[in-house]
Amino acid sequence: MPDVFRPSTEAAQPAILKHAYEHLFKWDPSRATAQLDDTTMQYLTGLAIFALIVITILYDRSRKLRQHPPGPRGLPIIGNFLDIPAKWEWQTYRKWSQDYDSKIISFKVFSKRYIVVNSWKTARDLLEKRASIYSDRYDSVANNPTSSVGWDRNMGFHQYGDKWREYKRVFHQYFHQGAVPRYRATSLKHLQDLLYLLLTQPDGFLVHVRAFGAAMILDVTYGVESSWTHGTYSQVTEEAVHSLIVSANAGSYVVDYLPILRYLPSWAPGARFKRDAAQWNKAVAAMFEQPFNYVKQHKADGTLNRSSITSSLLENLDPTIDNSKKEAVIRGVAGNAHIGGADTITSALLWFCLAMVMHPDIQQKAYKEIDRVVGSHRLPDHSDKDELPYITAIMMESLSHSSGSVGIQHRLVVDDEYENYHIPAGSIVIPNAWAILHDEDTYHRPETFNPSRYILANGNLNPDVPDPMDVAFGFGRRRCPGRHFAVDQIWLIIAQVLAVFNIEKAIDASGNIIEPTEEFTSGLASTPAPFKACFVPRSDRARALIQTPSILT
Ligand code: HEM
Repeated sequence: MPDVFRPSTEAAQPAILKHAYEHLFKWDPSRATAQLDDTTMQYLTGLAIFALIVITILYDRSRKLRQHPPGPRGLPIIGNFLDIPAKWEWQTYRKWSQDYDSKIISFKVFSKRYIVVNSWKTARDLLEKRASIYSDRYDSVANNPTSSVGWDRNMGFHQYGDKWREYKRVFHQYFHQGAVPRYRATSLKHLQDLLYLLLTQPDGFLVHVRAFGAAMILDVTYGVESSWTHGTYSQVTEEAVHSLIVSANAGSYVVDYLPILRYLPSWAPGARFKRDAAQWNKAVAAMFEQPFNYVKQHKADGTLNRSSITSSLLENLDPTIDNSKKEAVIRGVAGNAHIGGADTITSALLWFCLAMVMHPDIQQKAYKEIDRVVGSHRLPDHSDKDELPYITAIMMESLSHSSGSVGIQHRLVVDDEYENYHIPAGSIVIPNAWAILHDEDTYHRPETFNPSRYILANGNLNPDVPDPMDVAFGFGRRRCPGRHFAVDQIWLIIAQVLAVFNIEKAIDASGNIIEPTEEFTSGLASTPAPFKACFVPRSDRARALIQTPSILT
């Protein structure tokens, strides 16, 4: 006991201290010096050690709290601007996650903080359990009205607020799970066209699959004919989609990181986004307006002969009042369904085709299941779904492989803490769907296309294997509202194509097998690089099931 803790004399101490000493040191004033007994010493030592531990933990926590999730060190001012790859960024994000041994990583570009979520658990913890603060969208060239590309019409980019809620409500009316069977007759008709084209013009299968995706969604949304997928409107759509891919991709333009550049005149260096926007704006507007005006005009003339989501929404309007605001919502919702559905469904189907080309053994298993359940006298339909789990597993794996993209980014609206890290308000949160679906802790050899991973020994779907659809369609309140429709379509196409075709590698003029490259594109929906395939009818019976199309109308 150092002397400094020991009272010198009784008289020298104020009364209150004397009282404390009596308790702490069991000081007996009758004795000349205070003595501590051994037990008290032990207590004090224990207390000191405990206090030290608490202080260390609190200090460490507060230090961590001031820290963002780990990530690559950036340069002054520009931060990690030079580190972000222009393409396939999801692979770089996963590598950083491995390098920093953390499923949540972060980096900064100029003043913007990016958080990348590379695990299922973190995505759920943040984007679902804390959805009320993680459901906003960031302002990009695509959706900012000052850059005027025109994608602010797309609810996928709307801020989390009343406008988004109104779009979502209307969308839900037409695409909730119970509504989806309404569209099956339309998709069966287009599927009949697709099967016929694959039989008669197999070389053009990439074009046919794309046209099918677009024709089916255009029919459901506007009731327009398949001819809209060729010619002028398809060019308009192509240009609009291109503008979306470029302008919505964070990193395409410096203005995404330095919003002040928005105020530059369009001729100035650094204002390329304005010049590009001026060029794209017309295509984006036409994509939303042309089919909408077509329906509106024909409805007014009394010449509308096909019903659709747009016609049904227009019917609910009161013709005696100004409907311009409501029409803007209808135009937006219909355009969203078109843009949301066409490329994504096509991408999953192309992954399916590529996987079948590469894995004849998977096709054999699928044939066995279809032949056992459906037979060869008819095509499978949705009523067979419960009995065709292997087909469902092929669909799940196709969706998993098409989720290369990092989806649409979420934005955090208030400061948050996660696992002792600080995530500042305004952070852009990137759910890395590809990393989550290629996590070896979740799936064995995730890069291999293997539908059997979802199947139990008794042939049923294994409920214990995480369903990739829980990731492929995004998270929380911004989760894809078209997912039920998408799944309904993709499943049916896979089932019917496999019921009638053997999908094989193509042969060149010299008789050599053409090996697909297995490369894929980068973008909002990742698609295999163009490849060749042969669609060979499985049998004469299968050929007979492919009817002459309803018209290719
Ligand atoms: C294979 C097909 C599809 C895939 C993989 C897919 C995937 C996604 C993803 C990842 C998101 C972002 C979710 C998030 O922010 O967390 C999304 C949003 C959206 N999708 Fe899909 N989608 C598909 C089909 C469709 C279809 C068929 C439609 C329309 C009928 C559609 C309409 C939308 C809309 C409107 C949004 C924006 C939702 C919002 O921001 O609130 N999608 N989709």
